[in-house]
Formats: sequence, structure tokens, C-alpha cells
Amino acid sequence: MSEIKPSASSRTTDLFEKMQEHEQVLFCNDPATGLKAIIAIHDTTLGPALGGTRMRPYATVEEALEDVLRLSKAMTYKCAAADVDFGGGKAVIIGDPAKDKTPELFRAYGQFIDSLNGRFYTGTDMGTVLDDFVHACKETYCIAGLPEEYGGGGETSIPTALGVLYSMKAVARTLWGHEELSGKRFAIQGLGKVGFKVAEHLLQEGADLCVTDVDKTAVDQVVERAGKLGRTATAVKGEEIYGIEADFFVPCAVGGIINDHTIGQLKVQAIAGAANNQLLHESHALELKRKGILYAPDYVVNSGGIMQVSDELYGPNKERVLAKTKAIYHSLLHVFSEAKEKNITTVEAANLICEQRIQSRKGRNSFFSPRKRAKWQIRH
Ligand SMILES: NC(=O)C1=CN([C@@H]2O[C@H](COP(=O)(O)OP(=O)(O)OC[C@H]3O[C@@H](n4cnc5c(N)ncnc54)[C@H](O)[C@@H]3O)[C@@H](O)[C@H]2O)C=CC1
Ligand SMILES: O=C(O)CCC(=O)C(=O)O
Repeated sequence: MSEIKPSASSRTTDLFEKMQEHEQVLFCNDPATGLKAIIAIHDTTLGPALGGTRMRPYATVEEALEDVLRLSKAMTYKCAAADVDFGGGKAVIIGDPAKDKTPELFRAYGQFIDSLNGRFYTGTDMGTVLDDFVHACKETYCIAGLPEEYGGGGETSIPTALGVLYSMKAVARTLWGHEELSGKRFAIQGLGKVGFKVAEHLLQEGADLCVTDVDKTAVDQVVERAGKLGRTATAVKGEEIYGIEADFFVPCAVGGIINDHTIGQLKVQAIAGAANNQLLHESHALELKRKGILYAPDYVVNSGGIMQVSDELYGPNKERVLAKTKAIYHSLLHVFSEAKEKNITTVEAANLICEQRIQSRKGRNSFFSPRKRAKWQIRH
């Protein structure tokens, strides 16, 4: 008997089902430069979509689509948590950042962004750096996160890492009644743009680290840095990081790492890190609560970058960004106290706060509102 293949129409339905929570998904294909990208716009109630562009050698298009759909949804919540006038979006470029980047590829990407006519603003994420967007911004004004010498706010990983530090202080206040991190032990996964800076902050605070990264050079640099500061950073291999006995687990690489396979291994009191979509499923927040691990919701912890890029559109100002980033400390304390009062997970508490914010804006959006775009647009 011959195999029954799904019809074209049922395949189409599956794709629409996958993106049913999203407003728009744009597949970008430019054979001349090799660009293959997907831009996902989740929700623009609060303003035009904003979110970084990730570049990874995804094994399949399905994997890339799954990632961009999850990441863009998280951006809707992150923008609401950060209280900025943007909605949620994100993009992925399918390719190896070490081999496939060219100025032409990023210019082509810029043209696709521009075709969205102000509905999507973007900057860096895993696998991309500020300079990539110097090429993209030749084709579109919708770049948020340019180098300082191009009139941008500069490296977003600086406020992101600072936000992670303030989050850890909020956790310390909640668990131990003070903000002191010295003498505490941290297990960090990922020592890239953000993770490396988080490690540096923690060493400066007098903490000791266990670190891992697939890139051995990054690990060696942190170990060496710790030695110079008279602290300890112990290198561990891959999956060993989940079983490290420490006060904090600090995910700063890929998402989905809190899952059925890893939760049982964790021997920490809290989780606070920069990685997006740390929980494979939201139900894993309940598993953490049951295990007595305080989970600081990722999209609140890592919102320092979004605070900078959204602020950049008013014209760069480091003091303003610093003040906004410091507020993450109070936002998290609010999330923790709501979770305790309502006896719900910290993720449920954060989601409720964000959903109320989005809902109240929905109520105030007028039928006669002009089309959604950043109101200031200084680079237009
Ligand atoms: N750059 C930013 O401002 C922001 C970044 N984030 C999130 O933080 C995370 C890190 O971002 P960046 O530091 O910008 O990326 P990056 O690309 O600079 O660094 C990621 C690091 O993780 C390492 N890595 C990858 N897979 C790994 C694994 N399985 N185990 C251990 N290490 C692994 C890489 O070798 C690299 O050193 C990502 O999830 C990103 O979405 C969130 C908010 C803002
Ligand atoms: O860099 C950006 O454009 C926004 C930051 C971002 O994508 C994130 O917070 O995950």
C-alpha cells in the first residue's frame, strides 16, 4: 500500500496552528547572499514589535521556527514587564555565526526588516554583534542597538548583565534578608556577551564560580580572571553544571535547559540568569516551586537589554538606562511577593502582572489610533 502523504492544505493548516498566537511571521529568503531568516511578530498591543536577532546553525527550519515563535512571545511579556512602549517580536537567521556572516547578508536582512514598515525593530542576540547591524541599518531605520559611534546605545549585554546582578540581589533579599552575594556560590552556563560580564560582576562582589561553555577559550578567560581577583572559578564540563551544589544556577546560554531531565539534578536554592526561555514548559516552574528553588522569571531578569534598546530611540543616555535597569530589583521583589501571597509560581505571578498591563493598554487603544509605530523615530 502506498504511503498517504499529508495534502498541501493540511500542511498549511499545521503551520497556521503553530503560529496561532502570533500576528505575523515573515520568512526571508535571499539566495544571492544565502540569507534564510524568520521574523516573528507576536503582539503589538503595546507598540511596534521589538526583539533581537539570533543567528544559529539550526538543524531544521522547524527548529528555527519553534525558537523564534517562543522567543517572540517571551518578548511581549518582557516589554510589558519592562513597561516599554513596544510589543513582542524576534528573528532568527539560520546559519553559522562563525562562517556565514557577510555585510551583504545583513544588508539583505535589513531590506526585509524595512519591508515591515516600522512594525519590527531589532538588534543583537545570541550569535550576532552590534557591527552586524551597522550593515543592516544602511537599509532600514528599524535598528535598535547600534554601536555608540553610530549614535546607538552600544553593547546591550552591559545593562543585561547588570540586570541579572540586581535580580540576584532581589533573590538574596528574599531568601536571606540581605543583598550580600559575597561568599555565595554560582554555577554559570554560558560565558558569552552576557555570561562573561555576569561572571565579572560576581567575582567583583566576592563570589565563587563554577563555569561552563562550549567555547573553552571563554572558560579559560574567566578562570584566569578569577585567579587575578583572588577568587575561584572552577571549570566544569557540559551537563555537569546542572548537578553543581551552589546557591544559584545562572543560565546564560540556550533556552529549554530547565526540563524533566535537569530539574532532578539541581542542587541550588535559586535560579537567575540571562538566557531566554529557560523553562522547557511553564509547568516546570511548579516543579521548581515544589523543590523549594526560587525561580526568578527570565524575561524580568534579562530585561536590561530591552530597556537600553527601547530607550535608545529617545537618544542614548546611560544614566537613564542605569536607572531603568536598577528597577528590575523592585519588579522582581513585587513578583516574588505576589507569588507568595497568591500561592502561585513566580512565572504565573509575572505573567499575571504583564497580562494585566497589556489588557489595560488594549482597553485604551482607540479604533481611530494611527498605525502602530514608535512615536519618536529620531532616525527616520
Ligand atoms: N545580549 C543581550 O543583551 C541579551 C541576551 N539574552 C539572552 O542571553 C543568552 C546569552 O546571550 P549572549 O550572551 O548575548 O549570547 P552569546 O552568543 O554572546 O553567548 C552565548 C554563549 O553561550 C555558549 N553556549 C552555547 N550553547 C551552550 C551550551 N549548551 N552550554 C554552554 N554554553 C553554551 C556560547 O559558546 C557562547 O559563549 C541568550 O539566551 C540570549 O537570548 C537576553 C536578553 C538580552
Ligand atoms: O537586543 C534587542 O533588540 C532586544 C533584546 C532582546 O532581544 C532580548 O531581550 O531578548
